[in-house]
Amino acid sequence: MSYNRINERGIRRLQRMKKILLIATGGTIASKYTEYGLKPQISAEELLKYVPDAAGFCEIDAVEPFSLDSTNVCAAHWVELAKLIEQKYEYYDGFVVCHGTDTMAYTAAALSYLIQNNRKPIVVTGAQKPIDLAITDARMNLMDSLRFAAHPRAHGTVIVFGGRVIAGTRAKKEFSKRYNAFSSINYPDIAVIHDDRIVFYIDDKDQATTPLRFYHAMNNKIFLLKLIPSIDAGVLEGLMQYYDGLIIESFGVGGLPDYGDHEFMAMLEKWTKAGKLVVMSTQVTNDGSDMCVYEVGKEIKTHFPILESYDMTLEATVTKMMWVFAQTLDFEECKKLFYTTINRDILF
Ligand SMILES: NC(=O)C[C@H](N)C(=O)O
Repeated sequence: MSYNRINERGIRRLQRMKKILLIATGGTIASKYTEYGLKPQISAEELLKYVPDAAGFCEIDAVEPFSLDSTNVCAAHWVELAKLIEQKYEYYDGFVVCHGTDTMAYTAAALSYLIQNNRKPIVVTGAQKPIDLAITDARMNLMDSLRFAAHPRAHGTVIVFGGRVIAGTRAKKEFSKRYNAFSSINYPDIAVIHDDRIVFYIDDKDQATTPLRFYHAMNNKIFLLKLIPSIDAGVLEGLMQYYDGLIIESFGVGGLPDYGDHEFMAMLEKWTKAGKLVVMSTQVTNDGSDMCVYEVGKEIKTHFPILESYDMTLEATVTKMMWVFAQTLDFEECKKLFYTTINRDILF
């Protein structure tokens, strides 16, 4: 009798437990020191051995589609991850993607565009130190991520790092070495995690009504030009044949230099006439662009069919353009898609 009762209780507990899929992709979190430098070598199953307490609140399966330093992660990997999550979506309550930190903000933004309106949480995480070291941020980040992915109020695509939960389109790696590497740009943190407590600053799961949708393609023919004083606009001439779109990271709230030769204007004319999309953004991290403030921006904005990134991060701007271009190159359609808010990316 008592055995049966324990058994039933155990079964009920298991039924309440969330099922999480851990997707390991490499990064420092899974790296070991080698004579060639740090290299991902710790498998998905091994990662889980460092967070045994997670078994107290969730059931975890683990897969490892690839194992790379995130420097080597590109658009094809984002599509692969989105397809994997699509295949497994109905079987799990949440997903935790272990990833290198260097391009993590791009991957989280890309997944936000490839998988839209997901009520289930997709958590991207990693670490600044390998998980097998005595002193590391890896165990806390992984544990926090699993805890968040198992929380009934969690949804959407986020980064969990350094005790913070950041919208997948708002994250930026701001420190190359310290533990608290990521910030949420122009948007508040969604939640903070202290040990086993999650405090939500934004708790809006019930407000989501749009249906889940997966996409399967990115167009990576996008070039990013960062302005420096004295830059020669002629560089844009040769690039036109290779790219469908151009992001210009300008100064301040946005504008283009004119060093007396009107060269940038001439280039913009060429790019836009050729049906290419030009998006103006800013190299200043916070507050975003507003091209119409100064003459150097307003003139361009009024004369050419161009877009601007407003409060979006560069990572979101890049990956959103890749997602938009995979669907259309028509300017009006691009404009509509680009200015549609997806996973909290743009609020202008
Ligand atoms: N902390 C890290 O994960 C950095 C590593 N190079 C990566 O992005 O894969």
